[in-house]
Amino acid sequence: MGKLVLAKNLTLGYKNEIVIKNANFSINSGEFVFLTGVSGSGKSTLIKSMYGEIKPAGGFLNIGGYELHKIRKSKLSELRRYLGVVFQDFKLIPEWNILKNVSLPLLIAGFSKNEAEEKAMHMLSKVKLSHKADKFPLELSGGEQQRAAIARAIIHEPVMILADEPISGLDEYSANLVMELFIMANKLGITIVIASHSLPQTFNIEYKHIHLEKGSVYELS
Ligand SMILES: Nc1ncnc2c1ncn2[C@@H]1O[C@H](COP(=O)(O)OP(=O)(O)OP(=O)(O)O)[C@@H](O)[C@H]1O
Repeated sequence: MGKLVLAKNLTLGYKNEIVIKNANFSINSGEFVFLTGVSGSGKSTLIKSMYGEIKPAGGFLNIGGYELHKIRKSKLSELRRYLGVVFQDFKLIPEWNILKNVSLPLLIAGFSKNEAEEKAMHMLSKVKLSHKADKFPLELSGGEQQRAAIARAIIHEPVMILADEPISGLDEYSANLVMELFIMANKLGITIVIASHSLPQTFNIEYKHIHLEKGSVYELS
């Protein structure tokens, strides 16, 4: 397995605060990764740096050949097409129905509206939301919105999915569905990175554990 993510002496932070200092870690292509740490340890910050929302304050971050410490905007949009991102607050477009929201990555990739919507309907059936296709995000429960957000992140079969606390706050039914989807995506060869306060209690597939504590990043397994 080749390295998909390589961080060397990576330092991340905001104007007045360094959150992660001199981190060294790597993620292989096809790996399933849990990124753990207490609230405020920098999980979201690290995820944000991996899709280029924040630029490293120091060090080196390479994702699939893209050097995020010095990437240009045009290259960043190219990289983002290879990524699927699941945000803590879903980030579904409120004015669009669920079908259109889930179709979006395919429309960006150049599929026709009909093709994109056909595939989106298929994806919605996998997350048990076919009956909500014409509803708007705010007409769905939190768990349903999260399932739609995950359908959107997976639909274009990205190289890697970055998910920030994708199951916190979900009921058992939605949480199980979401984890099954990530496992299904991983079996297709998609690298999965899930930020979470803790490791799941039961999880039957092999995974890498990266832990964040007091500004340091530890590769535990
Ligand atoms: N936009 C921002 N501007 C300034 N500081 C920020 C910003 N976002 C996060 N921080 C700070 O960075 C630190 C790490 O926050 P981050 O959200 O990455 O942690 P987290 O591990 O994801 O926490 P949680 O589990 O609560 O989501 C915190 O101290 C936070 O105050």
